Amino acid sequence: MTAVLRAQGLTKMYGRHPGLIDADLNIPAGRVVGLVGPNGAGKSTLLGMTCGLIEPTSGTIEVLGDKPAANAAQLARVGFVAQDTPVYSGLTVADHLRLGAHLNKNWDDALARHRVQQLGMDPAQRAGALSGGQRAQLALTIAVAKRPELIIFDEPVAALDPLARRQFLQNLMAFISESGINVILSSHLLSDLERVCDYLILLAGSRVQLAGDVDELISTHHRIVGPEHAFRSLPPQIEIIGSEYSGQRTTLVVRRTESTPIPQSMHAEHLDLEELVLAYMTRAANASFDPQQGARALQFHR
Ligand SMILES: Nc1ncnc2c1ncn2[C@@H]1O[C@H](COP(=O)(O)OP(=O)(O)OP(=O)(O)O)[C@@H](O)[C@H]1O
Repeated sequence: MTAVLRAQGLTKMYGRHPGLIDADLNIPAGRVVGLVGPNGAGKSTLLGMTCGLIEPTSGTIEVLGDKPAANAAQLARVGFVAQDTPVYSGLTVADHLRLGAHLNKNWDDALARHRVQQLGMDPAQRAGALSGGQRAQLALTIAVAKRPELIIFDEPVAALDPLARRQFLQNLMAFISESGINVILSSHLLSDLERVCDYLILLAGSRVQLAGDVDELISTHHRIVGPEHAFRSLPPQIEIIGSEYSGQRTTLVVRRTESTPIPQSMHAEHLDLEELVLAYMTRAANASFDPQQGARALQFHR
């Protein structure tokens, strides 16, 4: 099956400033992908390259088996909802649907009208007078009515209150389960992503720190707690992602290959997605602050 996104050595430099460095990705079809990372990590840069708005400096990227925005057919296969869910404030809801129909060959007018009705939006209402939640729903409606194979959202829920956010995500999930569409969604709200996504990409410091199926990431990462000396004999297939000390106790966050069990003498527990992401973000932040210290912190136990 064609990968949704395949990248090799993908790099974007803004002058001398890195946007994304040397990203290797291979995302299988049928996933709802969560893209996370701190401010300035490179999320919008990666999404911009995925939909062809940003040209890579070097490396390769394929989306649904083709170069992003290679031609009109490829453009129609990908829907993009940029940050702050852009709509035209002077146009009515109905105008937006007419414009969508005019610009998109595969436009599904029945779907668009049904969604507007279901959401209780007045077609004669100007978009500028809609609430933030309604504007986000309108942008989602336009994106799905294009009938793309992949929809990309850059922080779609950032400006929404908790209730509007929940409604937006419920709505999105319902559409995904009906249509089986591929989705890439960036957000700072890890609890939202945990509910929605089954694949995770974590960027920090312009680099991919972690990418994979959420179930597999959860099953291969553990928190182990004990006295420091107990960890000196950890097998090398167990990678230390982070460490914390309090009194005589050491807490490690570790990743193991699927075939390497945690030694039975050690008590290990699983992390939730938020804890896992925070461990990698902390590691990246420590390493960028002082690479020498980052490396030392991870190796002192061995
Ligand atoms: N047009 C630009 N010119 C120069 N530097 C840029 C430009 N766009 C992004 N950058 C830089 O590239 C890096 C990655 O930015 P990007 O917007 O992709 O990060 P992000 O993860 O989306 O951040 P945020 O969560 O704040 O939206 C940042 O250091 C940013 O300052």
